[in-house]
Amino acid sequence: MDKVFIQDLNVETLIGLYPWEQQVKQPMVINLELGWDMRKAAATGDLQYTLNYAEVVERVHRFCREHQHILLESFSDDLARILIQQFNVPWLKLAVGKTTTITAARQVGIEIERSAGDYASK
Ligand SMILES: Nc1nc2c(c(=O)[nH]1)N=C([C@H](O)[C@@H](O)CO)CN2
Repeated sequence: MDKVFIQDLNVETLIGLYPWEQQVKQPMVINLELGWDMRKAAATGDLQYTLNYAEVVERVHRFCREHQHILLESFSDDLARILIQQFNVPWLKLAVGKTTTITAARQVGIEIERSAGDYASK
């Protein structure tokens, strides 16, 4: 499958178990791979047939501004559902890393893969 990727997107959001984490936005790094059939865009040269990565980036930033989560797992599953449903993406891989939580590690985080069928009746 063809893929659009977004690497090392820097975002800030309210996330975490601890009270301080629910008061202060934390930096995170997001990596995304999004499945997309690019043949029509390639044949026509028309942006309307692409998965426009600029629009995806803007949607991710809006999600980070508008939502608060306890766990990375909840953040990731909610974001995956929104991207799959809003952009008609058949499949995605999403990795989310906290960059300041564990000082001995460059990043800690999780990675998920989801398909449109995972959210079909929700
Ligand atoms: N798998 C996870 N582990 C942890 C999470 C998480 O969201 N998913 N969160 C925390 C705390 O919020 C962390 O930021 C404090 O160190 C711990 N482990």
